[in-house]
Amino acid sequence: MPADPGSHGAHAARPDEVPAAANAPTRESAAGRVPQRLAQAALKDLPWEVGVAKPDPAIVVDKVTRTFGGLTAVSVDHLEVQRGGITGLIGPNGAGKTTLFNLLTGFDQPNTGTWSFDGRDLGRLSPHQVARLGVVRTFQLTKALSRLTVLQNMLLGAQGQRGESFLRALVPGGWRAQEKENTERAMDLLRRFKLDAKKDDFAGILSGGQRKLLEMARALMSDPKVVMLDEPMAGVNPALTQSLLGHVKDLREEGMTVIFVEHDMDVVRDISDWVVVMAAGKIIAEGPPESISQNKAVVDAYLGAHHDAPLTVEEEDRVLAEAEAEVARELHGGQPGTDVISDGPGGRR
Ligand SMILES: Nc1ncnc2c1ncn2[C@@H]1O[C@H](COP(=O)(O)OP(=O)(O)OP(=O)(O)O)[C@@H](O)[C@H]1O
Repeated sequence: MPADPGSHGAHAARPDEVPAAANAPTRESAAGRVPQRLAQAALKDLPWEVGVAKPDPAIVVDKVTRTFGGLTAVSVDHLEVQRGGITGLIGPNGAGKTTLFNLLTGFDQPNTGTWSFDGRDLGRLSPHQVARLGVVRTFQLTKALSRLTVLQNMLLGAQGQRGESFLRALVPGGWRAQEKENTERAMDLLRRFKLDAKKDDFAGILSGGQRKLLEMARALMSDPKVVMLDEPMAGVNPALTQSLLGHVKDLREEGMTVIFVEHDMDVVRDISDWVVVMAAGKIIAEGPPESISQNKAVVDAYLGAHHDAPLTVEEEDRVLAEAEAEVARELHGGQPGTDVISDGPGGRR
């Protein structure tokens, strides 16, 4: 669903709203304030400026660029993500959101730039090294993963995120102990996300909402500190939307830093403490949710992205290249990191 920076939805966040965390008790901090209030208080007086310094940044991005051929997919000068808050990353199609996610989590490497988590440089680390430091992302359930059971998906999540190796499997007893621990953790998470009864079902037969729950549960297998959610509400029917939103808010209540990409502006308004807007690879606006719909650069970017004029030759080439990449991804089983069009320094082929 196309983002609509101008609409006002039924779930609009109230500044004083305390989330009814659906599946976990709301934890109070020492100061007696819930994490949502702490995050919002920390961000309250900041200027609504691109690149603005945050009081306690978990992630800091500096001069990160990523090009594909002649196209600059990401060109972020400076971005700080506040610890313990929920940051929404929005922007029209092709803005560079997914590419930025891939860069921050080690699934792609930039042409230039640095980024860090808790002051630690994440450049050149592999996805499982990044995950071991506590930064993980969700992936949409691909065709290949759909053919595995729900529990197998969870265990694969542990493997992919923690970087369990073949060598480890050869250590006598070590593998079995690890597998038992992983299975217990997987079942705990499946219970929390109400998917335990489905553990032996193929992931492919889950509803859209249940898939999203599984993607989130799988990302939590490595006990992360920063969770990056890729369109957590896409394809979810309204009955499950509130439950999913509750789960995202729970992550913040548990002290995690959440960054999510989402096209649905009602969802963005409901759960974000802060919103970052990208267009054509750059960050064009930052601020609390209420600041975004009035921002002229944001409105222009969305209107520009949805114009009906015929495509230019360059745009047509880009659309064709995207379609080809999509087909190639399908042929490679849809696994992350198998994109074929990639001429950057660390591009995966
Ligand atoms: N592997 C790749 N090879 C070539 N071009 C790519 C590749 N990955 C991304 N791009 C291009 O980079 C630009 C940014 O894409 P990206 O998927 O990051 O945007 P997005 O904001 O996530 O879009 P959407 O909301 O549609 O998912 C697009 O023009 C896309 O075609």
